[in-house]
Parts: sequence; C-alpha cells; structure tokens
Amino acid sequence: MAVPGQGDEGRSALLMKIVMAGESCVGKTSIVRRYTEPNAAAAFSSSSYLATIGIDFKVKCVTLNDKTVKLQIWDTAGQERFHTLSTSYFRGAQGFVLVYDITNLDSFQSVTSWMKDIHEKAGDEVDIVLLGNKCDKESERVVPKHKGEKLAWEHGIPFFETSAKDNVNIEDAFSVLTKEILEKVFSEYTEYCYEAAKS
Ligand SMILES: Nc1nc2c(ncn2[C@@H]2O[C@H](COP(=O)(O)OP(=O)(O)OP(=O)(O)O)[C@@H](O)[C@H]2O)c(=O)[nH]1
Repeated sequence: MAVPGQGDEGRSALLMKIVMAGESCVGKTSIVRRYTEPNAAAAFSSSSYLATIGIDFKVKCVTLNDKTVKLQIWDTAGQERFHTLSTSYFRGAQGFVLVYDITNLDSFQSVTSWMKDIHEKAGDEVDIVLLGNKCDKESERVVPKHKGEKLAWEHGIPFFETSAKDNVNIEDAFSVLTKEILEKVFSEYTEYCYEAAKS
C-alpha cells in the first residue's frame, strides 16, 4: 500500500487491494457491481447468472477522513475448479469481503475454510468483513441471522446481511472495511515515523 501522502492527495491517493471471497453463486459479482457501477440497479438480473471465469477487478475512488482512497476490488471465481487461481490473488490484499448466501447452507458452512485460506495467503492481520447476502429472499432463508453474527463475533470481524438486489448494506459494508484498513495503515505509519524519529 502507498504511504499516506502529504500535499497533493490527488496524485498520492492510497491504493487498497480488496478481494471478494466465498463460494460460487453467493453474489460476489453482483455486490461488486452494485458498489462500483452507478446503474447497477438497471443491470441487476436474478434470472441470468454468469459465473466469473478466472478473475476480474473494478476500481472505485472514495474519500475517507479527507483522504482519497483508490479501491482495487478483485472479484474472484467461487467455482472449485478456479480455487487455486482465486486464492493466489489473496496475497498482498489489505481487505476481504467474505460472502455467503443466506439461502445456501453449504456456502455458510464453507466460511471457516475460506477464512483459513485468507489467513494462510494474506496473513493474520488482514481486515475481513463477513456478508450474509440475498437477505431479500427471506422466505428461502436457511441460515438464521444470529448464526452469521455469532460466526463473525468468534472471528472478531464485522458482519452485515446484504442484498445486492435491493441495495441493502452494501455501501456500509465497504465503508466499515475500508475505514478499518485506513486506521491500520495510519497507526502503522505513525509507529514508523515514531521509530524513525527515535533513531
Ligand atoms: N435475490 C438475490 N439474488 C442475488 C443477489 N445477489 C446475487 N444474486 C443472484 O445470484 C446469482 C449469482 O450471483 P453472482 O454475483 O454471479 O455470484 P458469484 O458469487 O459472483 O458467483 P461466481 O462467479 O460463480 O463465484 C445471480 O443470478 C444473481 O442475480 C441478491 O442479493 N439477491
């Protein structure tokens, strides 16, 4: 990640690498599109599902605490045959959006395994937010909200139930994640300056 810039923030915007993780069909691509594309509402379709092949990324610039932050959001493929490729993009990421589908028990049960992959590839200090997506499909729910909350609590990470379809909590989830990353960057930077001043 770029060191927090002084002066011209336009040129020295912080770059954050965020990776989407989770089983196939949980809604990773839909969440990224909802967050990064202004016309995602028009583009959203529950009927047509196109699996991500390999990897894709989108860029979004946001302002956090008066700093310009450039988010590079990597959308991985959840299908098993792409697992090695997808997890190879975990390295060097500052944050992860780990998604399951509240109507799919397997996707929830695989969260712990995804968490393990993330920590193995990106380290223990990385920031993660857990999302239970498709909360608009209440009648098909098989994962109670309290189970998602408990799992997130056990791992010490924030949790949201989201709907890419109805635009529920998508903005908030990215906002919480990027603020946590930013706080970490600045505390490390302050520590670095302190150590440099001492020597
Ligand atoms: N009802 C509802 N459907 C959703 C929601 N999010 C995604 N979907 C649908 O779920 C299907 C899979 O969505 P994707 O975003 O392609 O899932 P993915 O996790 O990127 O899948 P892979 O590329 O295979 O890893 C599509 O038909 C979407 O329209 C949601 O919040 N609510």
